[in-house]
Amino acid sequence: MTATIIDGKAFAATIREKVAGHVARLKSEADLTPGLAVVLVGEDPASQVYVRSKGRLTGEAGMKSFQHSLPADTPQADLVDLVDRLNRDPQVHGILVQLPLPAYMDSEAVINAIAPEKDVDGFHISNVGLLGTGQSAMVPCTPLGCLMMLRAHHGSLSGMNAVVVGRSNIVGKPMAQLLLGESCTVTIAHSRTRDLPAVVRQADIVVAAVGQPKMVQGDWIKPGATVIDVGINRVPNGEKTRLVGDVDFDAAVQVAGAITPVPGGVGPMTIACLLANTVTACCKMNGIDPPEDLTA
Ligand SMILES: Nc1nc(=O)c2c([nH]1)NC[C@@H]1CN(c3ccc(C(=O)N[C@@H](CCC(=O)O)C(=O)O)cc3)C=[N+]21
Repeated sequence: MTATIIDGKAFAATIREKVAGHVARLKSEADLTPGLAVVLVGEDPASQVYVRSKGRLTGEAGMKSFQHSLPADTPQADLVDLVDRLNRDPQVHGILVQLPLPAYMDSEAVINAIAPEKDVDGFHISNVGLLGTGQSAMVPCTPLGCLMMLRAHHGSLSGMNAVVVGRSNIVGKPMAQLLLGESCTVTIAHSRTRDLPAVVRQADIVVAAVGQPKMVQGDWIKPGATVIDVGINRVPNGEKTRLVGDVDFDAAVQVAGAITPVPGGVGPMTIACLLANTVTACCKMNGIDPPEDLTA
């Protein structure tokens, strides 16, 4: 018996269709078009590809897309000025500043300059605090996408043992908060965890978010467990490169009950949730109840 493959690509397409439906309704009923601004500093080719695909999918959902590309040596004050302008622009409901920023910048200061209600990444300290206290927050897109797949596969997650491998502010920590909100028993493991394989073997749900190709081995997985692979690692493959996750998929698929592939798992869900968060932000800013099928 091999694991059920959780098809994030197909699931993301259904979410984008729902988003498009809500966008069409906002246009006809409230004369509102949700708008997403994406800001990219520097010329990292992977980031450019990713930003372009976000722009395309934003347009396909009927939303407005605003892209700002700044040179790699842009002073931080100029970036903050742009964020300020976007904060005040009524056509912009969501602002995403692509990370990582150049090393000389203070990323926290830039992120916290985004108006919290337009912070569709959910990285602003007020959204982090709201999520951590169980209040209505803008939820980070990658953990939100992971949660949607887990809910669709399991229904209730109550009482399950969840192990999140990785403690980043953008995935590990918010993922743990969401799973706690679902009444899981949550462990956050990381590079200093003692006997990581033994910790992972306790998990009914494993979320791997460490950024190391194939780090989570097949024999770490409890038979029947659900494995969510957040890793997007580009590794050499002959002349080209290919994407692999943080989980050794070929081994884990033999043991797990369900598993997300890379590519075609978490990545497409992240973008779908970004569009969903932008619709949610647009509704909240205009005193409209946000659609319930798009939020955590
Ligand atoms: N402020 C900010 N917010 C982000 O959400 C953010 C960011 N910065 N910086 C970069 C990372 C990376 N990220 C991805 C999203 C989707 C795919 C995705 O759709 N991947 C496809 C494959 C794409 C390919 O083939 O390259 C897949 O997994 O199937 C990948 C990577 C969002 N990020």
